This record gives sequence, C-alpha cells and structure tokens, in this order.
Amino acid sequence: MSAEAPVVRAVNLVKIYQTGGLPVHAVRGVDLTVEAGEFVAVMGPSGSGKSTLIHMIGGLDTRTSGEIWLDGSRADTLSESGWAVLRRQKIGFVFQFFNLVANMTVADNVELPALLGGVSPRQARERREYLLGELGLADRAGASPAQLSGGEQQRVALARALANQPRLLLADEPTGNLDSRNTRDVLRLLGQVHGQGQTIVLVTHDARVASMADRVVSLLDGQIVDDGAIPKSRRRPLGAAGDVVELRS
Ligand SMILES: Nc1ncnc2c1ncn2[C@@H]1O[C@H](COP(=O)(O)OP(=O)(O)OP(=O)(O)O)[C@@H](O)[C@H]1O
Repeated sequence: MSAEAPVVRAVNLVKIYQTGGLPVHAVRGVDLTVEAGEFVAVMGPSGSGKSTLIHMIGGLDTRTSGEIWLDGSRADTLSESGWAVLRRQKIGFVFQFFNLVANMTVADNVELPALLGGVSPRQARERREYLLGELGLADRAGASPAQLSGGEQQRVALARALANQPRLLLADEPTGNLDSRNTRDVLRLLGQVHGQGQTIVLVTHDARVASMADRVVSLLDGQIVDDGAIPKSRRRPLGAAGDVVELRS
C-alpha cells in the first residue's frame, strides 16, 4: 500500500443480476479512480446503477467481473470476513436504509464503530459529541433509534459512518429524506470532514448537492457517460446559508 495509491480504483467493473428470467446488466464496465481527499458525486437517473456501483466498491454486493482496489490493495478477491475487516478499518457507509442497532442508544450506535476500530472510549465519546452536535442531535444521544424521526435516524447513520474517521465515506442519498435545515447541517458536516482530507463518494439526485463536489460522475444504463471536475470557481461551499432556500426551490 503506497501513500500515492488512489483510495478507490475500479477497473472494468460489471454487475449482472440473475433474477429468475432475464439478466439485468446493472453496471457495464465501469472504470473509476478516486484520489485521496477527493469528493466525488455520482449522479444518474433511477436504475442507472449508482447504488450497485457503490455497494460493490464497499464490498456489500459482489461483482460479476472486473477489479476493485482500495487504498492500493486488491479488494474484490477478499472473502466476506476480509471485506468485513476492511470495512471496519477503512470505510464508512450511509445508506438509504439506516440499519441502526435498535436496542442501543443513539450515542452507543455512533460510538460503536470507533470502539471496534480500536479508538479509546474517551476519544469515541468526544468524536460522537462533535458529530451529533454538528448534526443538531446532541439532545438525542440517550434516545433509541425507534424514538427518532426518519431524518434524525439518517443523520445518526451519517454520524456513525464518520465516527471512525474512515479513509473512505460512501453515501447513498444522504440528504434524501431531509428537510432544508437538516440538509444544510449534513452538507456542512460533509464540508468539514472533506476539508480535513476525508475522501467521499456520494450518490445524489440533487444537482445542487453534486455541485458542491470536486467532481461529478454521471451514470446511464450502468455506464459512465460523463466524468468531470467542477472548476473551483463554480463549486458551491458546502452547507452555505443559501442552500436552505435553494434546495427547496
Ligand atoms: N438485488 C437486485 N436484483 C436484481 N436487480 C437489481 C437488484 N438491485 C438492483 N437491480 C437492478 O439493477 C439496476 C440498477 O439499480 P440501482 O439500484 O443500482 O440503480 P440506482 O441508479 O441506484 O437507482 P435509484 O436512483 O432508483 O436508487 C436496476 O435495473 C435495478 O432494477
């Protein structure tokens, strides 16, 4: 593993689902490289393969063919347990379904990945306090997930994904269920961690969220049809005050 290796390198990645009748070609030969510290937005119409792509990059779905390299090491050939270790060490996920542990408090849900990653209890608590504070959830730390709204659960899931300061954050529509104020909190936090060097790959339908990224990758029918850097002058600051109004327009 070298310091210069990209955080993500997908080579000719293919996913074909075999569900009973006809095969579904969800991802058709994607080549994607994400350098350390980059913030990449993945866009495209519904069914274009965005979720399948990031699930494969995170080892949550198997590839049909192609290669996945994470941080300079081949990952697609790992066993399930190998992927589990890699994820715990290097990857934070935010899904459309939040998968919070129902019988644990919000605080424990957020601290768990950091503790599993070997962080001291004090550091895990400080990180949790920072993340929940930034997301407007400081007063919900003692609640259980069932006592939270969908939007609150979504923000807890983001805090949990960032608890371990993962090398790579993979996020599938992290602002999808949120109102404008909570969207702004999420984007501000993403801006902060991106500023600290966090690598982010984020699926979004919202062009304004995507315009905050360094680069937008557009998928259509399982293929990359556009992959372009956003010039710094056209990039919107993450979580800027104007987003509240504009995200609703
Ligand atoms: N588990 C599965 N079994 C069979 N087909 C699947 C499965 N998951 C996804 N697909 C199909 O693969 C294609 C790509 O789906 P995917 O969820 O990756 O698209 P997406 O771009 O993320 O869509 P959306 O924006 O609606 O979330 C679609 O045709 C979808 O129906």
